[in-house]
Amino acid sequence: MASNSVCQIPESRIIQLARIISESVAKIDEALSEQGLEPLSFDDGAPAGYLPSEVSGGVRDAVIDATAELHDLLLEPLHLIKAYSGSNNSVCMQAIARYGIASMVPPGDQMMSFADIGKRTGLGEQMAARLLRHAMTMRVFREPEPGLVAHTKASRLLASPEMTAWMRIGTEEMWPAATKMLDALEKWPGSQEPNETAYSLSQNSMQSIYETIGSNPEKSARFAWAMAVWATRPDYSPSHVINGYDWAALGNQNSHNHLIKVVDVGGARGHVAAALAQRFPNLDVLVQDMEMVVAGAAAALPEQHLVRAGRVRFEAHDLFAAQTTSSAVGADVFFFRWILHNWADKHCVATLRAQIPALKPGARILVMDTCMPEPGVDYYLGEKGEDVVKTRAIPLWMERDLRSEDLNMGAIFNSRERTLREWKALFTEADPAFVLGAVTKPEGSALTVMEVMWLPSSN
Ligand SMILES: C[S@@+](CC[C@H](N)C(=O)[O-])C[C@H]1O[C@@H](n2cnc3c(N)ncnc32)[C@H](O)[C@@H]1O
Repeated sequence: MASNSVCQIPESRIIQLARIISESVAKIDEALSEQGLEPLSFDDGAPAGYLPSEVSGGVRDAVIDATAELHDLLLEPLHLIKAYSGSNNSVCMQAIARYGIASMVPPGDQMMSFADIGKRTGLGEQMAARLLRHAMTMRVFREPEPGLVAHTKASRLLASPEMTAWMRIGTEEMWPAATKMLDALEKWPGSQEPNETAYSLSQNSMQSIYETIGSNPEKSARFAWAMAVWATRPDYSPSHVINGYDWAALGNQNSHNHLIKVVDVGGARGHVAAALAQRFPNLDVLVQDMEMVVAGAAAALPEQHLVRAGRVRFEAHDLFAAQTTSSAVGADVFFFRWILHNWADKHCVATLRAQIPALKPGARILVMDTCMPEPGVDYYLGEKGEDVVKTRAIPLWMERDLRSEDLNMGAIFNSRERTLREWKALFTEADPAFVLGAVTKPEGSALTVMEVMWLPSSN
């Protein structure tokens, strides 16, 4: 009997990818023109900011992953391995950051010759050209006329002092540490100590990164600039602290007829505390950090009315010291934003236990930190407890970025980025009375909010 079914030839992977790219790019292009935004370009002067979420969203992620997969599929394995393991990428970026080449080259259509850059940097014309022409293959700088260098939007971004500092930290502190990672693992197998790290080995010292940087004013200043780059990233914005947790639901007063007391543990110079106190009149916030960090912070806080009203206060307090000061005892919330991922498990357990003397039943430890995806799977918008946390696929380019951060944490602190399961195990190890409650990853936030209740009677 003749069949009238048409034999379907399965679509090959490269055709599938080409279709994803074509359909998604059409949507991006349409969204850009609907919003009156400029077409995407590498040019200096082209918008270097983040694309609005209506444009970027999942469609942009689909294009980034599909183009990368197509690109990788078309390379022979040897070239694929070379493309991902090129240490020379870092050498070029190191030269640009160390000699401030991005701020030397004039903006716009103006140009500077390799000869002049070679002279100003001491690299000489030939080496300047070799380093920068390699950087140009990564879209950092361009050579519109032979021998002359002009900016792209990426090289232009590197011209700011913050970005130069950030790149110097990356290429002069993190990269040398990464090259020592295996040596450190062999020298100190299983160490959880912050002074037995790849970073310590790269510095030829037995100090932690905090000690090394703290004792070197130039490095301290550079780190402060570099941290400012993170602070400007929308995915690290304090707005996610405000939207990521129901602070208003804590009520207007605690059981002592006082405003709800929040201790911002490791709260630096109070930028998050001020945002919280400003937005929520039911809160007062005590910022705790190292002596040298909180010194002068109250006077320097832009929101002076909050300082005058006593709603943002500062206190020198060591993260690992028992939390017994009168101002922190009995507080309603102990907030750890972006703190614990810097520490190996045993130190996280120590700092969590150090809070116990100050905790009343029902007090909360609120941890806002990186939650590492399981391979290919991210968490989002969870409700009560781990079991109902929802998951969705994570784009590969984002997962790669997080896995790279995880290795950085290992190299410089002997710490790691933790999955939700690992976070839960950590809280239980600190004390079974720490019970993980709501888990929320605000849309657009790099950090997840984990609410941990202190429930001593539940055990
Ligand atoms: C990555 S920063 C996070 C700062 C802030 N919570 C935020 O979200 O922007 C880590 C903070 O931990 C503080 N810190 C490190 N070691 C500390 C210690 N032993 N005692 C108190 N604070 C410490 C640092 O000074 C720094 O402000």
